[in-house]
Amino acid sequence: AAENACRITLGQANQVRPKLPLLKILQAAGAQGETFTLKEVMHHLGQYIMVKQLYDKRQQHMVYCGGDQLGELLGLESFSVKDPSPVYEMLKRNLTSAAM
Ligand SMILES: C[C@@H](c1ccc(Cl)cc1)n1cnc(-c2ccccc2)c1-c1c(C(=O)NCCN2CCN(C3CCCCC3)CC2)[nH]c2cc(Cl)ccc12
Repeated sequence: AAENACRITLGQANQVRPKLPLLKILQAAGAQGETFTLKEVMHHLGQYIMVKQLYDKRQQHMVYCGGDQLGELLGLESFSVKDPSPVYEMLKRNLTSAAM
């Protein structure tokens, strides 16, 4: 019925489509498909940092991404997970809405 159609539409509304360089990073972390929710993008990026051991073992909030594709996308050598703003800036540049 109409409310189901509405729910399906809303379900699709919050999907985003990563541009190719970001999609490759998400896929390296095990992501399947080409559209994700923002929460899924963040989860896969976290997994990527873990799998590639980009975080400092002693100061675990520090991510050293210089020399990695992630650093290329962020335009940074390192960042702290305590300041997400550079990551959100990068996502603005590398995500398009999948709803269109
Ligand atoms: C709050 C959240 C966050 C999420 C987004 C942002 Cl822009 C900042 C911060 N967060 C807090 N620490 C981390 C983190 C730290 C080191 C290594 C990996 C992840 C994360 C990140 C997650 C995540 O999905 N986090 C789930 C729980 N994390 C706790 C930390 N855990 C590890 C910490 C290092 C030692 C092993 C456990 C992994 C699961 N996704 C991210 C993606 C990026 Cl681009 C950057 C950081 C994260």
